[in-house]
Amino acid sequence: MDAIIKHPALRAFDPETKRPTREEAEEAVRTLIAYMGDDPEREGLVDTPKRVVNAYAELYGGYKQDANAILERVFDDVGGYKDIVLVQDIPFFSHCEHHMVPFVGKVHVAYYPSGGVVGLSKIGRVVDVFARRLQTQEHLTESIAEAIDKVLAPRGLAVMIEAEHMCMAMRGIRKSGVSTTTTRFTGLFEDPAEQVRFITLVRGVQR
Ligand SMILES: Nc1nc2c(ncn2[C@@H]2O[C@H](COP(=O)(O)OP(=O)(O)OP(=O)(O)O)[C@@H](O)[C@H]2O)c(=O)[nH]1
Ligand SMILES: [Zn+2]
Repeated sequence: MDAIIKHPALRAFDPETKRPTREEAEEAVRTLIAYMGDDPEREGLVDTPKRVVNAYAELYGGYKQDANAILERVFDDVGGYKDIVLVQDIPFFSHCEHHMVPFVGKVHVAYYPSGGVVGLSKIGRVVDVFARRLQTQEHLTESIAEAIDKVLAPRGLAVMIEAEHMCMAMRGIRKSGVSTTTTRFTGLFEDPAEQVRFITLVRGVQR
């Protein structure tokens, strides 16, 4: 089994010693199926615990990934380019930590390089590292911003997430089509005029 990278939010929890076995995880799925009122031994469900645990390995694969390692390759020769780099409409799928139900949407990231730039695909990879964990949209926004800020130290960074939470659409309040927006601005983007520029670029192309 791959090692789990300890998430700062886990604090006292040691993911390796506290981690149940795969058999225990499959048994937990069988328990939930029975709790819901279905028969975990019937033909259609007998392999479901195995599939669910496999799916979880993918959906929560971010616990085994390190954002710093993804971002460490910086390209310094950008021909003196110093203006905004905007990577927008990065799709993501995450699960809220309250209900373990999906929230889905798009991330927009912009930065003013201080020197080098990162490969464009790496921004999308960093989004997935954090999206594939349990957390809130606010925490996801902060985690993405913190990782990019730390490695790239840009003159300014903007992270914006627009998402729909299935825990509000499929259950509870049952309001679908509700969009939640979160933002994190650092450095040059603390200037409201820069925030307007960022949002104009994002919205201008989108709508
Ligand atoms: N701030 C924030 N809230 C979230 C996020 N995802 C889900 N929630 C909210 O978390 C709250 C949990 O509220 P609780 O009262 O503890 O749980 P609940 O009884 O299931 O709440 P309802 O969803 O209102 O039925 C709900 O209001 C959700 O809409 C998120 O990413 N950020
Ligand atoms: Zn939720």
